[in-house]
Amino acid sequence: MSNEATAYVLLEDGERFDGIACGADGHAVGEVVFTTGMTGYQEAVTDPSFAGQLITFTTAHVGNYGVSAEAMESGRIHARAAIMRAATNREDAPGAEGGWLDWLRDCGIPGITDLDTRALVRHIRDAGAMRGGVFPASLSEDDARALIAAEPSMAGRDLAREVTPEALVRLEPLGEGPLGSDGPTIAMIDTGVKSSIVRNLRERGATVELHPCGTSAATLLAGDADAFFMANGPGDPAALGYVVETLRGLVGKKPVYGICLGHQLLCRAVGLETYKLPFGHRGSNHPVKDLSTGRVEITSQNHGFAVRGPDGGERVETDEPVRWETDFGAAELTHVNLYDRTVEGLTLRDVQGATVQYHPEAGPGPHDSLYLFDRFIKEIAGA
Ligand SMILES: NC(=O)CC[C@H](N)C(=O)O
Repeated sequence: MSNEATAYVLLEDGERFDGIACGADGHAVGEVVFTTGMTGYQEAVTDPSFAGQLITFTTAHVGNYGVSAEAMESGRIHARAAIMRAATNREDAPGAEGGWLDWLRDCGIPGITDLDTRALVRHIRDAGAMRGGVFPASLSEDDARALIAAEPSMAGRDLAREVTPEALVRLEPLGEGPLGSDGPTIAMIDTGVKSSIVRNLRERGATVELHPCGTSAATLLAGDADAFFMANGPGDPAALGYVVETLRGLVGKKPVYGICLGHQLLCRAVGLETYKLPFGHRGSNHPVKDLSTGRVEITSQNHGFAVRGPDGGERVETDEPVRWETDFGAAELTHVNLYDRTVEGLTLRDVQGATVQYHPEAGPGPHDSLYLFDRFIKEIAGA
């Protein structure tokens, strides 16, 4: 696009997009995905679920309101690069503690701007998310191709091990919830949880324990948790058989909830399968229908895999709540994505548990689904 291109995006199928280097020097390879969120660039790159991925922003401008400690979804950037139509380093926006491009550079994360992100996104939409990289113009395409080829593909990849804490972390409540000061203790299998999920639970009076993802069911059951919570996280849920096995030891013993990767793992634990979506759902504007009320929520999403129905189907063709038989009794399909009719939520009916594929914590995104945290906390108390 630009005459003086200083960087380029190369995809594994040979498609190339030229632009201007920004952020840190050097290259980055991984899965190239796109997000349609118009805000929340800092939350996106610090969301551990983006580990191993390069984020293409479809929004026209990134960086307009700077960066701040408050917007961190974890302790560091997990995305490998930022791919943008236009980017600014504005530092003087209200609440800004620094400029976006300075911050990317200081964190060692390469970026690229002034490329045709619409063409890139349309290509991914048609051909699927795939491996690729951001490279300085000085690096030959042959060398770039070799770097891409050396990168494992996302399917089959356990990235939870790379983002899970090394040891148990226990976090005290930050407020009072629907139960007043007598909140529950929630043990989370931390496959890469976002800070805003933990904060939403703590603000509602919960004590939250973050356990390394390899923790056994026996260890988790030996603690004083009132419920178990399955976090979001990067990689392929099908590669986390050891977490699924742990979950099979927890379901039915205490309430179990899951968000995103946690939803996928809990669904696998009750006998359902997951599969890779062609290009995933990432953004803050995905309509999801609650089948029991008919209400449509505009949700925040970030996932590349999804859950199949028990018949192996990828699309839910009904608008009525459906009952499915699982290894742990009946489950009700509660939520469906209105873009592609994929599974968005499940509630277990014979044991206590519920999951959603989308992100009720809205970090970033609309607040339509925040009520789910109140519901979780009340249900735990009633258990
Ligand atoms: N946000 C998440 O938890 C993502 C889950 C999983 N890694 C996926 O891409 O589908």
